[in-house]
Amino acid sequence: MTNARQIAFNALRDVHKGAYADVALNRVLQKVSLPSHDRRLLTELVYGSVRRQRTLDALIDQLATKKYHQQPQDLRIIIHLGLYQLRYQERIPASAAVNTTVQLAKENGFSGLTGFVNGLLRQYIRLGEKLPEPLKLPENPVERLGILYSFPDWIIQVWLDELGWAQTEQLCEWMNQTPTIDLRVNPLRASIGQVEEALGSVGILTRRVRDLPLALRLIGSTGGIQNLPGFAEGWWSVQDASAQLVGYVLNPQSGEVVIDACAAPGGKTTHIAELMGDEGEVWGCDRTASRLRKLQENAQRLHLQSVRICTGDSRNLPQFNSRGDRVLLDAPCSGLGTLHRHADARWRQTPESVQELSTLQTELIAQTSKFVKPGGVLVYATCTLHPAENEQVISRFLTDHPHWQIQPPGVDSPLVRYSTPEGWLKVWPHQQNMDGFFMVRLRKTNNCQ
Ligand SMILES: C[S@@+](CC[C@H](N)C(=O)[O-])C[C@H]1O[C@@H](n2cnc3c(N)ncnc32)[C@H](O)[C@@H]1O
Repeated sequence: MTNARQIAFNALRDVHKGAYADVALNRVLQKVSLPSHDRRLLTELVYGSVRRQRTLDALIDQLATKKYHQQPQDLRIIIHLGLYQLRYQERIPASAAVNTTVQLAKENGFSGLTGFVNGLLRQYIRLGEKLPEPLKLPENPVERLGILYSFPDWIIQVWLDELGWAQTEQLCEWMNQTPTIDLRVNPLRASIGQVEEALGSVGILTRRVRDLPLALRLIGSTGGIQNLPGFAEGWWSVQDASAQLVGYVLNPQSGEVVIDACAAPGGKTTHIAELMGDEGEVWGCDRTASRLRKLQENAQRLHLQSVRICTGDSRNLPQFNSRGDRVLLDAPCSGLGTLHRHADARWRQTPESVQELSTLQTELIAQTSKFVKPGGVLVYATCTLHPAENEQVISRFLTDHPHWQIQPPGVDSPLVRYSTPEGWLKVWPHQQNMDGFFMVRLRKTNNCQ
């Protein structure tokens, strides 16, 4: 079976049964060999339909007599695929989108409903010819943005509280685009110029990234990333630009002991070891052994000797108390800064899961701050844009731990661009064109144990 739309339908069925979108997609991709344009179409259809689910359901509610949740699940998925192509895939002719969707309905148990599918899609096309926006939007402004950009209302509300209407809309738009890929060059194995040249030799265009001397952004599609020149040799790792900033905020020095308390799969641990010239001790701790194996593989590929592994819950690793010159807590979080990378994440997180994470983050920072020697540094980072997991965790920590204070970036540091008056750093994706991130550097005073 080599029909990209049928394969997308199969993957989406798994997603609607609870599978992660990337896992479901990889599973179907492994079973077939598709030409690269079909692979791209399949990926776009799966991630796009999941990401735009709320908008597509609102269209079903508008165009069909039965609401989306009254439709059979498989039929809902088929209509999503058709509407997604009509609304978001300008390169696909409308007739092709309709005919292939009707065919999907016929071949997947809905031969009696092909007229309904055809009629619904054609009605959408007709509306689009008459109106600039065929989708009917509600009066309530939060719901309006939620339906137009396909986000749950609670996420819209969190961003509105911080950004206001115009920027929330820009952020929603940004989060609906296909993510870019950034590389971090390993200066112990190659120079940035060598990596640019090696990638250029196979037709991959790159551009450098402001403030990050070892970052390259890939332009256009690349195929399997692990097949690109320099990967096997350990010349570079995949790491988003904003995640690379974290290493510079920590600023580890050769010969130090650094503890990365939530380390797997090791993007930041390996960056720390590279920044230290691979001299010193870099501990990668994590409670998930399978993810730590990835860290080990990455460290080996990058030829790093200074990385050591510790499996366990970082809330209970007293052997590290007062051992770290620097500690990184890259905390588990709701990932609201990376929603463009995980199509289904916006539907998985809830206000309740954010509260649970906030509790875990508060416990983690209280315990891992004990790993820091007097006078040492702790960097707290997350890839979320929710104040309950960021500003509130830090404010509470500082109230309860009077021997700690925020160390903002110096005025001549490039990091100052991301700094707020409170001294923490916040990357807003629609402003900086990189993943959303929160980081803060905290220093423990010298006269405490
Ligand atoms: C944001 S990810 C870390 C990403 C990693 N720093 C990187 O750059 O590749 C958070 C990690 O925290 C780990 N984790 C969650 N709770 C933990 C705990 N109580 N103790 C240790 N690790 C934990 C998860 O297994 C996950 O790997």
